[in-house]
Amino acid sequence: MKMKIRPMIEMAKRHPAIDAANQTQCRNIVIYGYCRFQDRGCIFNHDTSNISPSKNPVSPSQGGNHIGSDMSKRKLNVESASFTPGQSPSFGNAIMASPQQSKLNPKALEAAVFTPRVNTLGLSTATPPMSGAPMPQMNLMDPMMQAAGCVEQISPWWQSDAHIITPTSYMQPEIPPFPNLSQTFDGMTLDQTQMPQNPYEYNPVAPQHAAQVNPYAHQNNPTDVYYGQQSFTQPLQYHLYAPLGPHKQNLLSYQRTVHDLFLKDNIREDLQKKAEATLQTLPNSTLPSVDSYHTLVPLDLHTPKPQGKNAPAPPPSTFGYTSWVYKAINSKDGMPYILRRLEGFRLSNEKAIRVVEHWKRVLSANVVTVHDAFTTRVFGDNSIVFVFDYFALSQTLQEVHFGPNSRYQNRHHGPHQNQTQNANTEHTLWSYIVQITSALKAIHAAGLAARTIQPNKILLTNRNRIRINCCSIFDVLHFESGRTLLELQQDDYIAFGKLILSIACNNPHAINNAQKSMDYVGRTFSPELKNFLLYVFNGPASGGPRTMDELLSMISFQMIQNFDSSLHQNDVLESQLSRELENGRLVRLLCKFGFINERPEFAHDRTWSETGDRYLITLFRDYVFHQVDEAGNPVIDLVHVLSCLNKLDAGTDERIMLVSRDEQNCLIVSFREDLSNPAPTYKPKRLGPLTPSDVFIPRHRLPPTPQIQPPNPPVQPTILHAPPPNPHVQIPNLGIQPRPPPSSLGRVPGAMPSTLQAAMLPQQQYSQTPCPAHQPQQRQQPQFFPRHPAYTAPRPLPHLNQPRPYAPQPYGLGATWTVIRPPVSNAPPREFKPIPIVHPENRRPKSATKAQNLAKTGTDAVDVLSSAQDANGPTDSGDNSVVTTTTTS
Ligand SMILES: Nc1ncnc2c1ncn2[C@@H]1O[C@H](COP(=O)(O)OP(=O)(O)OP(=O)(O)O)[C@@H](O)[C@H]1O
Repeated sequence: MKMKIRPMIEMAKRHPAIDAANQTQCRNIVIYGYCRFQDRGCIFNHDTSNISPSKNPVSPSQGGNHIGSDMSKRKLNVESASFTPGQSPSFGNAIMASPQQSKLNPKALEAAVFTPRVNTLGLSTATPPMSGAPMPQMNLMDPMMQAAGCVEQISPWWQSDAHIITPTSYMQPEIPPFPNLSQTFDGMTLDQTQMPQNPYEYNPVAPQHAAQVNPYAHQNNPTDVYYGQQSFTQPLQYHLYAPLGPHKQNLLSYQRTVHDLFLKDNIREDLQKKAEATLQTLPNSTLPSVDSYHTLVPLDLHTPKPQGKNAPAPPPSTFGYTSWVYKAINSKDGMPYILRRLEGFRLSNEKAIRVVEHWKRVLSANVVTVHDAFTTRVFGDNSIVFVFDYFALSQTLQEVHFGPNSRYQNRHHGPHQNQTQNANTEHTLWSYIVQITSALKAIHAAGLAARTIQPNKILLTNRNRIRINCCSIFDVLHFESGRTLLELQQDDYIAFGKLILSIACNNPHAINNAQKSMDYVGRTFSPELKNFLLYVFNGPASGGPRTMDELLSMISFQMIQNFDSSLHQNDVLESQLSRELENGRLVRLLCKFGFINERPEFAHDRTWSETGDRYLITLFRDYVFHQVDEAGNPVIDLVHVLSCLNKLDAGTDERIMLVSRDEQNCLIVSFREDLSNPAPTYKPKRLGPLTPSDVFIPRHRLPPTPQIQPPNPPVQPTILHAPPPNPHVQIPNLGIQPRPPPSSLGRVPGAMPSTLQAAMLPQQQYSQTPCPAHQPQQRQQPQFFPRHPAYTAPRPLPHLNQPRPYAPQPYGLGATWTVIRPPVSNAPPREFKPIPIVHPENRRPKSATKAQNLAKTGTDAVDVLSSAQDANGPTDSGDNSVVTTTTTS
């Protein structure tokens, strides 16, 4: 503002027409009755004595005596007349009626009356339903205003202190801006992002207007499919599964199969086989390492190769030399590659091998990329080795279509053969044609020729997915053959036709009787296929060489169909991929469970026992995996497991109830606050970031003196002793599976007692008084359920019998891990009663009667010890597991 006023004053001093301007009535006086720039450099006349009250746009009811110096400073107030656009005196009309009009610029008199358009939001410019001064519309783009000098030198009121002219009685609330609402003024478009709305045009209090507000109006980009999402963003629920298509159609809407949650078995099996083949090694191999490639495994085992010096010479391969194909691992990047060795080749021209550099630039999904070529003597002869990409378990088209195990072998030739087989064959043929055409286009565009379009040099790496193999080899071998590129490329077309003809006729020698084979193709397949073959064999009817553009236009329809199939395949694979989306996270969680649960050696450790946070994880494990139904049978609900694990990983606010194994304590815990924090000494916040190194650190990474101080005292979960259930209380459904009453439960881990329903009420409704069920006289004797006949007790782990409280144990491949214990604080330990976990085979009942009962029921040692405690009273805390283990040993 100051930047604009100062030049105005300076201009006024030196402007020759300053006197004339002093005679001109300031329009702010005319319009508003005052000018807030009067004392700040406005050069126009601010004398209000010559303005008739009746001509003043302010309500006549206010009287002319209000329009004096007093009123000129007065803001609009509640007594002002309401503003109605249709009837209110517009700015132009006011000027026309003013006796000062002769002092105004003539252009101002001709200015059009500005009537704002009704904007696209439906926010009309109608008078707001409030009392206030009439608010004339002011067009700052009006040339009249500009000529009067008000616009250029004085910032518009809405860009400076908008509140100055706000009626005192009208507390203007925060008005959201409505950007990008353009209005056209005399051919000019105003972007209202720079020009906020006139607050008098719209009453934000009016409900009908509020309903018309478009929150997405500021995002008018039609190409932005995510428009408006910023306004209503919700926190992402990472524990929820979103089903991605394609979906099965034959299931009811609520039905899901387990396979819907995971990768398809055939894809998994295929990938696993390929991984296995990639990692395959040859035991007792005598093959040397070549350059940086080691662990060579020969792949061309079908072709007999000479063994020994006196063996007969093998039939020459495609390249005229005895060829060997090895899978090898490159020590530089650890990736598998194919080494194709041509035995007995002597390189005569160094330039020949540099052709491979040109082939490295050919990027096509249908060409096996060549990486390198070099000569070597490590095999005891002069050999040249070409390095290609390795595609595990790929087969050549020769093996697929003409090999002894080919599934095409049983197809009969002739007009009476299966129509379905013909259709499938033609579909396959067009897929090959499109892919080879795509490869040839890339190769020819690079100024090269494939020269290896033949069944034994085209790899099938997936279903109907082919790649031209061994490119560049002929270019090196026949570097100085003297043939032109055009000839070689034309040969590619003919080889292409031969390949398709032989596969169509299911005969590798079909080309030997070309006419008969073409007749067969004409009878069996579509005319388009025959036309394609005629083109690649004979060239265009007009003569001249075959061109890729003509070929592409000829097969364009089939290309579109193949492209569509490819997109469908992409969708399927993406859908399959999404099913594995959560698995990595869930496996990580399960690993953490494995690290924490069932560690009897930590039974005396406060942080690992019943009073430690890790105890929650043990109970949560029971909650997730050891659910039981009313009859005490295990509930195997995979959705429940996945849902719980996802909620834990996402750290949701949801609360669940965990029940101790002796059913004496109920713990209401939240995924975020309690369960996600099993080791507060190390990670005060959540389980999520907990890594194995939080619990175990490899020995070689151990600091010399681990001094880990807990940042905060461990937060213990609130243990609530639930009062007896109130039958009049409505039980909210928290999504927890209903549990059987304790009378039918017995000592099933994770089972929920009868106090569950009451405990599911909000936390503050409970007193922290001891649970009535906790009283010894009310404790029930456990009931045992017989084991399933198929249950076989696991064998004891050997280390459980050894006194190794914190001895290092080997984990993984030879790594030595050591447990890092948190420092023990000086505070007196809280009283706790660890649950003895003793393996069934290690237990030793204290009486023969119990041993007999044990033999009958087959319950585990936990049950036995608990029953012993029930009968004999609580044993010395902390000794249970040790005593039992020692007795066994
Ligand atoms: N890049 C590759 N990735 C994976 N496997 C390959 C690759 N190249 C070839 N193979 C495999 O190697 C085996 C032999 O291929 P090769 O090209 O030598 O066939 P061939 O009939 O022996 O040819 P040649 O007459 O030249 O010896 C085939 O089973 C093929 O699947």
